[in-house]
Amino acid sequence: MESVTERPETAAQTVLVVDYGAQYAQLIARRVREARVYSEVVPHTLSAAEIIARRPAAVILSGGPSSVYEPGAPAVESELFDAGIPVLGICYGFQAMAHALGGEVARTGDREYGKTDVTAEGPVRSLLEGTDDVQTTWMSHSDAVRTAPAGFDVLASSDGAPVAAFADARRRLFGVQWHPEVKHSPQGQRIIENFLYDGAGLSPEWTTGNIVEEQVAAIRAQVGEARVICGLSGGVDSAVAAALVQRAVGEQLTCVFIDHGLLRHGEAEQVERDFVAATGAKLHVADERGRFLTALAGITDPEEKRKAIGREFIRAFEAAEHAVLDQAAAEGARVEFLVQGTLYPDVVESGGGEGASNIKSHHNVGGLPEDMEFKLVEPLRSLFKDEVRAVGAELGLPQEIVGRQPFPGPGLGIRIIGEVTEHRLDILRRADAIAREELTAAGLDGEVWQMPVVLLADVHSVGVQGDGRTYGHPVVLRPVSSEDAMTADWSRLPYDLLGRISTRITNEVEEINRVTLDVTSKPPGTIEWE
Ligand SMILES: Nc1ncnc2c1ncn2[C@@H]1O[C@H](COP(=O)(O)OP(=O)(O)OP(=O)(O)O)[C@@H](O)[C@H]1O
Ligand SMILES: O=c1[nH]c(=O)c2[nH+]cn([C@@H]3O[C@H](COP(=O)(O)O)[C@@H](O)[C@H]3O)c2[nH]1
Ligand SMILES: NC(=O)CC[C@H](N)C(=O)O
Ligand SMILES: [Mg+2]
Repeated sequence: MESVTERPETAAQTVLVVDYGAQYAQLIARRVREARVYSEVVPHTLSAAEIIARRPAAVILSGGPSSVYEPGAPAVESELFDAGIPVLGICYGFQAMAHALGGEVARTGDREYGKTDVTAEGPVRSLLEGTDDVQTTWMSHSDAVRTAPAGFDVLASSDGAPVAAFADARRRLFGVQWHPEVKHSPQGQRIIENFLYDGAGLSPEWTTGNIVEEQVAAIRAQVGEARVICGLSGGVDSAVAAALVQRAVGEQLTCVFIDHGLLRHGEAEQVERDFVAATGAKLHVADERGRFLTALAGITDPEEKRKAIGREFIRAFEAAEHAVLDQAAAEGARVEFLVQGTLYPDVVESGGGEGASNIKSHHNVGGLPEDMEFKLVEPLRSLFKDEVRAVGAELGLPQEIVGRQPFPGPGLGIRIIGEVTEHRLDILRRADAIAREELTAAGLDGEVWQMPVVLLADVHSVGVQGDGRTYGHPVVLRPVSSEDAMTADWSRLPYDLLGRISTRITNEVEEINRVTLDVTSKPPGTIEWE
């Protein structure tokens, strides 16, 4: 599938992060962007020649699960180190660099996982400039560099890593055993900046404004004169994607909002009101409630639901094509492109990251049908939510849109545990409206990332109401805090607020006689239950 995130090979000042199957490759790219240098992730299957041909301003080699001395482990060709490109190796990348340049890497038996102290060594600070002599880091390794290659200064060591960091300033090659990209390495960002600014001589010039310019240009190049529709949900991501496309090819774009019947109370009206007012974009609203309910009948498995919803979304966009074209009064024309507000976490959870496993098929990525004819335009595909919010603000979208809590495309369909029916949707919609109303009244909308209400539709429990026995459903409140939806913690909401929500739901929604609170972080839980 085509996507406009493919960037021109000559982009100035791009740092390429080579992914060796790391948990944190995108996090590295994101920290580099936080240092205001553009960065993106590429797979380790690219050869050194291909990497060099893309003319990166610097390269970062990520961590990964392999061991360099094992047969078949991904190696770095030493050619990369002779090209004059500054390189930083992290964890596996650090070990692979040492190995390629003649250093010694071995299983030391001293495994280090999690919080580890690292001590600066020798006279040269280099990467460690401005950090403490003994600093807390986050490690995750069982191999270690025993001897640095010739020409390198050893910068630091830890109990399990005799060479925990090294530098060859002349060739501009650097490495660290620990993970400077994670927040648990408090001085990590400084190390990344030392590499970028001092090691590689880059300057902090990139901003989210650059994303706007670059994506507008890329969208124009991709779309040409063709007609485009954008799936608009009322959420942040599609609003920002639509605003970018609107800026790029204005008149060729029509936004399509699908009312799939899995929406929350008042949502459809809100989209029409807020989005059109903010952007002036053309909007087509499609009432597709029947289609989705029919497709979901009898399905209880979460992945099956997601696939059915993903498929019906595309069928609904195809059905909307005619209405859109009629509106524009074009003859024989077709809509060639579909814009989606897909973000990086949607991609990686759907198993689309390099070597990443499938957690759940997001409807807009892993849930798409094979026979889809639209070409995709996904200008936000390599970004995280908070970056998207910054782009939205840059584009002048109002705070009510860019600050909005996320709501998943499959909507209430993945918050009913069991078969989705009209009646169950109605129950959940009423409970959800109460929870949202109380959260807003308590002034806590900005504090929580989102608060799904989940209906355990196949579960009943015994209750007593008005001196009589009830046999109703439980709902689960799932308030979470998060920075980017990749990890999350349960929100410690005030007890009296939780109490109010519970009382109101059980009083006002007859079918519900129990309200419970989900106190699981992510991992191990995910935010949504399905
Ligand atoms: N009801 C809908 N009608 C049309 N397109 C939709 C609808 N729901 C979701 N989409 C499409 O699927 C994409 C992914 O949905 P997702 O919920 O992740 O993003 P969002 O709704 O734009 O933002 P947020 O994550 O803040 O809710 C959207 O960006 C949009 O393109
Ligand atoms: O558009 C979407 N389509 C989907 O299929 C989907 N599944 C989860 N989500 C949202 O993604 C974030 C992470 O959710 P999980 O922790 O449940 O994976 C949370 O913000 C979820 O609400 C989805 N959004
Ligand atoms: N996190 C990593 O990159 C681990 C690298 C290597 N597999 C080790 O255990 O040392
Ligand atoms: Mg949404």
